[in-house]
Amino acid sequence: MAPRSASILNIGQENNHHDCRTQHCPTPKLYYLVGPSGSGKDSLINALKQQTDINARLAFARRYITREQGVGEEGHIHLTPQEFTQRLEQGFFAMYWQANDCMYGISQQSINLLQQGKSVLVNGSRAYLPTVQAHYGDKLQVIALSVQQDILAQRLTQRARECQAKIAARLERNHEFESRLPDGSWLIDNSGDFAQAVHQLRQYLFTSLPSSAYKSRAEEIK
Ligand SMILES: Nc1ncnc2c1ncn2[C@@H]1O[C@H](COP(=O)(O)OP(=O)(O)OP(=O)(O)O)[C@@H](O)[C@H]1O
Ligand SMILES: O=P(O)(O)OC[C@H]1O[C@H](OP(=O)(O)O)[C@H](O)[C@@H]1O
Repeated sequence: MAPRSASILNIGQENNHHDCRTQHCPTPKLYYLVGPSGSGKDSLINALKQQTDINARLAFARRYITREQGVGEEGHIHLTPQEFTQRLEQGFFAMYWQANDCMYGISQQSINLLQQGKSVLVNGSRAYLPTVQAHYGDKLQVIALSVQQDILAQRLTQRARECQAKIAARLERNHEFESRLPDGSWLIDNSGDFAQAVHQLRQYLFTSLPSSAYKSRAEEIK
């Protein structure tokens, strides 16, 4: 099947319509980017960081992961399992989850920016989404990437970050989360041209973020 071009739409548009392109969005948002492993979250985040006008209005929360840093990732902070547990016990993390044989955490410091009126983008987990919904309510904007399964398998294989068995486990995991997204989620199909997916996400963010910049360069909050 030929790859589809990137497309974007709101889940539940007809019942829960909120169009940031035409309405002022005064409150800071927690943009929670999810999607199957290999759907392009890191790639999109890296691309957005290059866009000065978006970057000036949006904080990118760094992830703490018990996996060593790999090429092409968005730049997480590696912790050993012991270090992760220690920080968890110290209350360092605002969000944390376990998946793919790793622990993932997002610091309190980055999420606290919301209280300072700043919008934050988190590379999240679909499994953890119900907890995020319960905590952040209408501050939350879910951005969900999808990619056709055969293309996803191809991309994971080409990326070669995991062995074939781990790739198979990731593809299997993806089935669990299909069709479990909340109304109002922004869906981006990244099966096709990457530049188009970046453009469409950019359009959404650009119109939904407050118009004033609060920083002048890439700022990742630890
Ligand atoms: N539209 C696209 N066309 C072709 N290749 C793409 C596209 N989007 C992403 N890729 C490639 O697919 C691979 C997976 O992308 P990426 O690592 O960004 O996904 P991810 O969602 O961050 O995965 P993970 O959750 O496993 O870290 C990368 O090699 C990336 O370069
Ligand atoms: O499958 P779900 O719960 O959506 O996500 C689980 C975790 O795995 C992926 O990270 P990575 O591929 O290890 O970097 C996601 O980004 C997320 O953090």
